[in-house]
Amino acid sequence: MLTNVVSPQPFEEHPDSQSRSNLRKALRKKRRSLSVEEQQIAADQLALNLLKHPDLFRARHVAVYLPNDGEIDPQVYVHVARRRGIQFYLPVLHPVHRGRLVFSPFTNGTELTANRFGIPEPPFHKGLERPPWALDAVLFPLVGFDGFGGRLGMGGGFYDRTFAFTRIRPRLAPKLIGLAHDCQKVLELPLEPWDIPLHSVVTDRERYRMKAKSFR
Ligand SMILES: Nc1nc2c(c(=O)[nH]1)N(C=O)[C@@H](CNc1ccc(C(=O)N[C@@H](CCC(=O)O)C(=O)O)cc1)CN2
Ligand SMILES: Nc1ncnc2c1ncn2[C@@H]1O[C@H](COP(=O)(O)OP(=O)(O)OP(=O)(O)O)[C@@H](O)[C@H]1O
Repeated sequence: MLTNVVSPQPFEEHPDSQSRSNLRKALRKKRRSLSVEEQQIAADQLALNLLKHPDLFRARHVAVYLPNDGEIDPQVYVHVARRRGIQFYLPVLHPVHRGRLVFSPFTNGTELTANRFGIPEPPFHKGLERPPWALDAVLFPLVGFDGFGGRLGMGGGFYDRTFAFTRIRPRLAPKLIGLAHDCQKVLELPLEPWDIPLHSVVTDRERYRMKAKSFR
């Protein structure tokens, strides 16, 4: 049973971009309203849930993000998982292909500078980045999600463009795992033609495995 107060219009065929952007605003506000203490507890719980995640048991190369705008913080998990041998990567705005991301190594010593959105990112060094298809798993920052793989991001389409190849080469696809506060779950998100569905979503409360839409 979903208890969310924020829900999109569930059965619209062609949702207008207004409803998407209103929903984005409401969900961003909700996650920003969490206190520092609530964020810390959420980060600890998230770490426990990620450490139990079967899709990450054998993963060696995993993309993550640094939290912004109230996003759930994956750094507690990163800290523990590094000791288990996982190598992490951070998204960097592609310097040439606007609207795409590259993934640069993220170690304890990585120097970070704020990108144009104010989010810290590693420098772009051609040759050092890991191609998206060579990642074992990608931890996506989510603004909202539903139980069918639907995802709402910050609205730039960065992740959708970067992982569009998974549509034509599904066997090359890393495990796509969304991270969010549990309160960011909505009943159903309108699916846009370019949306890349997630395999699972992990929150401070649950691990959700996505159901196929056709089985509803
Ligand atoms: N932590 C984190 N890192 C990430 C993302 C993310 O969602 N979260 N991204 C996921 O794509 C990429 C950056 N995409 C972003 C897209 C829009 C905004 C944003 O704040 N937009 C503002 C307007 C900012 C401006 O133009 O100055 C807004 O909508 O209010 C931020 C990041 C790469 N790194
Ligand atoms: N594969 C793609 N090629 C070209 N444009 C794309 C592609 N994927 C998404 N877009 C564009 O990106 C814009 C934003 O998409 P959307 O609102 O779904 O962003 P989002 O999923 O919230 O953001 P993000 O992927 O950065 O988390 C849309 O206008 C869409 O046209």
